[in-house]
Amino acid sequence: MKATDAGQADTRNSDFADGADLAEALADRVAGALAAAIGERGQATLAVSGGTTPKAFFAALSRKPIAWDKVTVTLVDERMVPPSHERSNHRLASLYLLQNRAAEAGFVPLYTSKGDAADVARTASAAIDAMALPFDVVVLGMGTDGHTASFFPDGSTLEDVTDPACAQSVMAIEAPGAGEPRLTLTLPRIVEAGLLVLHIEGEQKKAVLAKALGAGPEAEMPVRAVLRHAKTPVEIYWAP
Ligand SMILES: O=C1O[C@H](COP(=O)(O)O)[C@@H](O)[C@H](O)[C@H]1O
Repeated sequence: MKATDAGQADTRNSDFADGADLAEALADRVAGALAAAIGERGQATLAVSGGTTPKAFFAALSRKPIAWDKVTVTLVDERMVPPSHERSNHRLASLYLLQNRAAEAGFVPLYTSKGDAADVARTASAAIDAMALPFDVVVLGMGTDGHTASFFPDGSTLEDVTDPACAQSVMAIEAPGAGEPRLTLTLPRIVEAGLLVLHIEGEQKKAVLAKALGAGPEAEMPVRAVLRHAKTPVEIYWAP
């Protein structure tokens, strides 16, 4: 689908009967891309989202037979909370993805405990910059408010984090809909990924995405920044 009226969002849509089918298909797609990267360069990088949607996908991916010891995993975004916190995306990845065969993978957290959010973001940015970039795979989610990663409407640093020329790989952001202060990969790190996936489930999110693919300001629905600036077609995985 090519949405030429709204900034050239180029997408490839895969719809599934249910979340279990989606999880297996997406795990196959991501594992294939990681294996290809390992074949080409001897290593692979993966950035994953948090929230409630990715659990089944994480579990399926964790069982895929690839050389996980050559894969480094990080997060698309994180809350300013320690990994023991129930809302930590690090915790989610540890419980559901870094298990089974994927327990061999390396992991680069965004949250560390020293300093304020801006300090932590600078530390995370340096850690991301030390990874083999661009990411081979980035898997995004999306909220019903049109946020993706931690690009929230009315976010304190939304203009900076969605700047295609943003110099930092990770920035701090606060927003009314975000709960805790957040850390997020910035737009350049996301849109340069070799494989860029948007994983959404439910009719409500389908309708939100349809709106986001139409004309309108990126600040109103920040997922538009990704859809409009992606360097490769955004692969949209959806199930009811
Ligand atoms: O806050 C977040 O929300 C989005 C969507 O989460 P979901 O619970 O609706 O699946 C997620 O992609 C992001 O990583 C997370 O921090």
